[in-house]
Amino acid sequence: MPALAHALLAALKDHGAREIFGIPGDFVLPLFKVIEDSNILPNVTLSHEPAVGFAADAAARYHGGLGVAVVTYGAGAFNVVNAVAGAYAERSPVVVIAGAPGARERVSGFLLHHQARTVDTQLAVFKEITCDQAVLSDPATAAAQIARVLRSAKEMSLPVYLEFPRDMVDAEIEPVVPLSPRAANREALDECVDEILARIARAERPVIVVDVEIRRYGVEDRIAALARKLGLPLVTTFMGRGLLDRADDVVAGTYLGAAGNPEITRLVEDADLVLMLGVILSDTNFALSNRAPDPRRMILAASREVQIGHHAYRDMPLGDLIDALDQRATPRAAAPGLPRQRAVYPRGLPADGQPIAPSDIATAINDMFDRYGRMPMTSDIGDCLFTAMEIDNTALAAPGYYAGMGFGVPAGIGVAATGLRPLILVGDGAFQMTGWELGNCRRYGLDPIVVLFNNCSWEMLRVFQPESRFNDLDDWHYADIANSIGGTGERVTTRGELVAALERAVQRRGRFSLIEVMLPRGKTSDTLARFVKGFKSARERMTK
Ligand SMILES: Cc1ncc(Cc2c([C@H](C)O)sc(CCOP(=O)(O)OP(=O)(O)O)c2C)c(N)n1
Ligand SMILES: [Mg+2]
Repeated sequence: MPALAHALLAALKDHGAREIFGIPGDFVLPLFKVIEDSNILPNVTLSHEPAVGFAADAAARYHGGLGVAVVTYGAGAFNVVNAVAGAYAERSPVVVIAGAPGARERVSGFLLHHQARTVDTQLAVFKEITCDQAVLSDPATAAAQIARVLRSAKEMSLPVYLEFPRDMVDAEIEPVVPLSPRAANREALDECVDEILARIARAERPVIVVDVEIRRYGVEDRIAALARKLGLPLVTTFMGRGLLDRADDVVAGTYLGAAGNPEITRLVEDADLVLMLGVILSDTNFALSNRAPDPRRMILAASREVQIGHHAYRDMPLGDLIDALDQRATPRAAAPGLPRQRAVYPRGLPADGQPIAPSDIATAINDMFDRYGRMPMTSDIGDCLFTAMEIDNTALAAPGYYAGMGFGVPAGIGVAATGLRPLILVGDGAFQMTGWELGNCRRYGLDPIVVLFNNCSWEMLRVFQPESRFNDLDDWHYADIANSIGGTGERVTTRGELVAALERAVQRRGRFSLIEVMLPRGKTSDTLARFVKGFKSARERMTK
């Protein structure tokens, strides 16, 4: 019978994990030894546990498997809480494996180092931000617990928690046998699909809106095929930006309500049927809607449920639903006059001596993508994420709903660890939190390109509260520091310098490139300016 540590690592791989991110501690040193010696999964250690969580989250979003974060008891596990909370909010399947005291320590009578309130406080905290949990303290049940928890992570596309007492590493257990996924009840599925198709047939102006779950459940290509077959226009939400990046003919654009392209906004808000697939009904997706989501004209397939009007079908895996829709749908011609052409993104930045505005960065990146192909992207929260809306539709991992800072750089490292070369967008405030994780790139031969929006400001806060002096940040000269932590940094102040620095970064391989773009305080991207205007007028409407 295999030892628990080996059985767990093999099970993680069987369930779609591709790598491990972590920081060891004495409660997980024996486990880390097995991780390193067995090499069942490559192990990437970082410098601070929030980054471990962000990297595991982004890796899962990109490879479509499970993200894995291994941390020590207490101090390490509580450090990763915010990243796991963000993964929960954005439905990313991160497996948290946290060390814990062994059986004899638990009854030693001592308060143990790293212990918060009780020995089980850690489990109690993670119960709030994971969809399933297990404490692997009994060899007789450990295999079944692992199988159940890992299936939960995959089926719900949510984080899960496995507590690993340090005296259990060599415990012999049964091999972990993956549980088969739970399919939809066939009768209920057919009834649900027939109802949806009937609603589509009666609609005059139907539209499909997609969001992050279509990536989490790996159904993007099938949804693109269904949209073509049904002749329906399709848009992504703000959070869903970058989805269907291989189906340009299908995606009409990104719905941003009052802050977005008026044609896309009308397409959604004038629709008499909105088919929402994998959509999170969050404020960042819909707060700027001129028309609140209305159940009578809405079908929402998310979180393994399908809500139609005021009734719901339970246990409807999105993949089963899409396959059944495709099987039972008859091809329809696209309704005339719908925006089928791709959204237009700015191109042709003059390489001149003019100062740089945030939207110029989008234009320069679009030009670079035209020359070298689109790159997968990660972005932090801040104006960099709003600027990303002006960049061509390429794969993107960003905290568009949870909106936690610090995600961008570690997420980019996580994506790079999957074998891709990402373009990372980050503001100076967020970079101050986790940007230094770039110092780990050299050890793993990772060479992301980082575009740092340096406005020496918490600009997103300033646009809402301009009078506050605490939004003024100092200038840390990030490009200079990049050179001393294994990368190549360039500080640019003109559009010509930006174009040249991007060119050099694309050509430079084997070390990370950081382009520090100096931006004036008070100048935001065009998209953020429209968001702020939309939020302020929405707030005025609410206070009337
Ligand atoms: C972990 C964390 N702390 C605080 C915040 C609040 C917050 C923002 C959101 C609203 O909650 S935007 C922002 C400033 C971001 O500054 P920077 O990275 O330099 O980007 P930019 O200058 O483009 O704004 C803060 C502090 C947050 N979202 N996440
Ligand atoms: Mg800033």
